[in-house]
Amino acid sequence: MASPNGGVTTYDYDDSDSAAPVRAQTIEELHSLQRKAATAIKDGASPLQSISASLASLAREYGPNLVKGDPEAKVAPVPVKHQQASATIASSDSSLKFTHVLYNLSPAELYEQAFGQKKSSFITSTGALATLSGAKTGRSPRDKRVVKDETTEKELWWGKGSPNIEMDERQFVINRERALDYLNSLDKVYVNDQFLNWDPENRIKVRIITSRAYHALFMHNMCIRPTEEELETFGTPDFTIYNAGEFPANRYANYMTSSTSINISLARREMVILGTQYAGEMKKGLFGVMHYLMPKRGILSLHSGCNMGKEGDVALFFGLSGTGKTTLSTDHNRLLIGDDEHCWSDSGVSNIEGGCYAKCIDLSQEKEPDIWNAIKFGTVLENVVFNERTREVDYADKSITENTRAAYPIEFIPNALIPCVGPHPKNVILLACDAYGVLPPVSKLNLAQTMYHFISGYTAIVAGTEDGIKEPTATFSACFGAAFIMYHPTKYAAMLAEKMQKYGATGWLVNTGWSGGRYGVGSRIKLPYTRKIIDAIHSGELLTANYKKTEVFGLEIPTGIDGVPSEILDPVNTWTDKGAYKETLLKLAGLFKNNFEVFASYKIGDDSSLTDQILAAGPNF
Ligand SMILES: Nc1ncnc2c1ncn2[C@@H]1O[C@H](COP(=O)(O)OP(=O)(O)O)[C@@H](O)[C@H]1O
Ligand SMILES: C=C(OP(=O)(O)O)C(=O)O
Ligand SMILES: [Ca+2]
Ligand SMILES: [Mn+2]
Repeated sequence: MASPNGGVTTYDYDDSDSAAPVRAQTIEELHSLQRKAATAIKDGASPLQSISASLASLAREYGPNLVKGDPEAKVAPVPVKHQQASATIASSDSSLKFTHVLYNLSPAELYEQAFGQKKSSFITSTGALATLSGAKTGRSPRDKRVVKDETTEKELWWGKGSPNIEMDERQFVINRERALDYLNSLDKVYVNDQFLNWDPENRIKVRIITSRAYHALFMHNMCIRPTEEELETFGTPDFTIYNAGEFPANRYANYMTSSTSINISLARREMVILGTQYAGEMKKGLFGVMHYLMPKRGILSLHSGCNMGKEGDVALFFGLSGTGKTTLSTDHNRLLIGDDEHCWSDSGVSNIEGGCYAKCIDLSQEKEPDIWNAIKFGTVLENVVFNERTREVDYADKSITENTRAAYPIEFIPNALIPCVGPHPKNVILLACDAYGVLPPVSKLNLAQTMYHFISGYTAIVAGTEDGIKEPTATFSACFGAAFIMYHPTKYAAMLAEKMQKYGATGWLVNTGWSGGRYGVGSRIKLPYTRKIIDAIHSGELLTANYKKTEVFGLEIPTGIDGVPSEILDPVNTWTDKGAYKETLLKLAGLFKNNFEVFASYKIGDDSSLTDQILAAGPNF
C-alpha cells in the first residue's frame, strides 16, 4: 500500500492481515476451487455408446476405444462399457488405443483446445478466435461426390450442370474408413450433437465429428444449439459428418481426382470430408442434405437470407455466395431470421441454421455495424490478418484470401428473431452480382420472370469463395445455389412458383454488382444505395412507383427511388461508351439464352402455360 506520508512508497509484506485467506492448503486445492462443477452433459455411457457406433469400422461390431474427456486432464480412462467386449474381437493394434471424445464443449473450452492444438489460433482484440483453414480457403465443388445407387440414380440431378458428381457405395465406405482410421488414431476428437431447422416438426439431428477444435466451435455457432435436456435425450443422429479434413483423400482411389474429397451418402446419412479444412464445406454440405430431405416433405429449401419487418412482412434474399444475402438480411431496422439457408413450408419460413457466416473482406463498422459488433468472444474468424501485437484485425488485407469469414451465433445480432421462424414471404428478392454492369440496380418481376431468373441463377462468382476463382466470373447457378441442390432445378422452381402464387409474393431482381461498365471498368453499386433500394421494396414504395421497360431483357425498372440517384436506375446512363454498353448487354443476353436451352424441354409445375410464359420471359433480341 502507498504510504500517505512524505511521498515515500512502502509496501506491506505482513501475512497476518485481516483479509480472509483462501480456503486451500495446497496450490492444487486452490486450483480445484477455481472451477465450479458444471451440471453439463452427464458422464453416462449413452452418448459415448452412440458416438462409438458412429466411429465404428463397418468391418467391426464395436467402435474404437472411446473415453470421455480431455487426455490432458489426466484422469484414468473410463471407457464406454461395451468397448471391453471389443477386446475379444480386436483386429489390430489400433483397437488397443484410447481416443478421447470431447463432447459438445462450450466456446470457452473450445478456445483453449484450439490454442493448444495449432500455432494458427489466436484471440483477436475484440475476443474472436482467429484461425487458418489451411490450404483451402474456399469450397471445392469439383471434389464433391455423391453416392449413386438405385434410388439416387432416379431421384437426383446428374450430368451437365449438376453439382452431384457420382461415386459408388464401395468407394464411399473406403473413404469413410480412411477418415475414421485417421480420427481414431488421434488422442482426441471433438463431437457436436446439434440440430438443423427451427421448424420443430422438421428438425434434423446432426452429429459432427472433427479433429479440429475450431471446426467444433464453427459448427457450435452455425447449427442450432441444443439445451442440456435436449442433449440428454438426443439419441441417434439423423445425419453424421466425419471431418478428417486434415488428412488427405487417396488420389489413386476410384472417382478421386485430387487429395480433397467431400463425400455424401444419402442412404447411410453420412458425409466424409478429406483433404480440406475450409469450415464452409460442413455447413454447405448439410445444406445439400436439407435440399434432399425437405422437398420430400413438400418443403422448399432456399439458398436465401431472410428477415422480417416490424409489421411481419417477410423478405427472402436469394443469391449465390458473396452476392449480399448476409449483408442485406442483416438490417438494423428489421428482425433477422437467418442469413443463408431457409425452409418454406405450409406454415411459413424457418431458418435451417443457428448462426451466420459473413464474408468480412473490407468489413467496415460504419456500413455493416451489426456484423462488426458480432465479431467478439465466441466468433470464429477464418483466414483474416491481424496486427501481431495489438491483435486488431485488418479487414482490408487479402494476403491469405479474399474469402475471409466470420461465423457467429445468430443471437450475436441484436435484432435476431428467436426462434428463427416467420410467416409467408411477401417479397422474393433475387440478388445478381452482375460483373458485366448491364443489369439494372432493381427490377420488378412478374411470376414468369421470377422463375426465369431463378432457374437461370445468373451472377458472378466472387473471388475466393470457390477454389480457383481469382476475380468475379460470370456464372449461371440454377436456383442461385446450384452447388447445393440435389434434384433438378425445375423441381425447386415449380415449388417456388406454387408458393409465391399461393401466398401472393412479389419477385424482384437486384443487381449488387457493377454499374457504369463491367468489372475492371465500372464500379460496384454502392452498398448504401442497395440498402435504399431494399428499403423501398420492404416499405411498399416500389410497388406503386412508376416503371419503364428495358430493351433486350424486358425488365420493369422504377424511374425514381428515395435516396438513390435516378440516373443509376437505368444502367445505360452510367456507361460513357453507349456502344460498349449495347454490345455487353447483347453478349449477356446471349449467355442467358445459351444457358436456358437445357431447361427449355422441362415442364414447370402442372400448369403448362406457366412453362411457356417462363420461356418467353428471357431476353428478346
Ligand atoms: N451493393 C452491394 N450490395 C451488397 N453487398 C455489397 C455491395 N457492395 C459491396 N458489397 C459487399 O459484398 C459482400 C457480400 O457478401 P455477403 O453478404 O456475405 O454475401 P452472401 O451472404 O450472399 O454470401 C460483402 O462483403 C459486402 O460488403
Ligand atoms: C459459405 C459459403 O456460402 P455463402 O457465401 O452463401 O455463405 C460458401 O459458398 O462456401
Ligand atoms: Ca498483508
Ligand atoms: Mn452469406
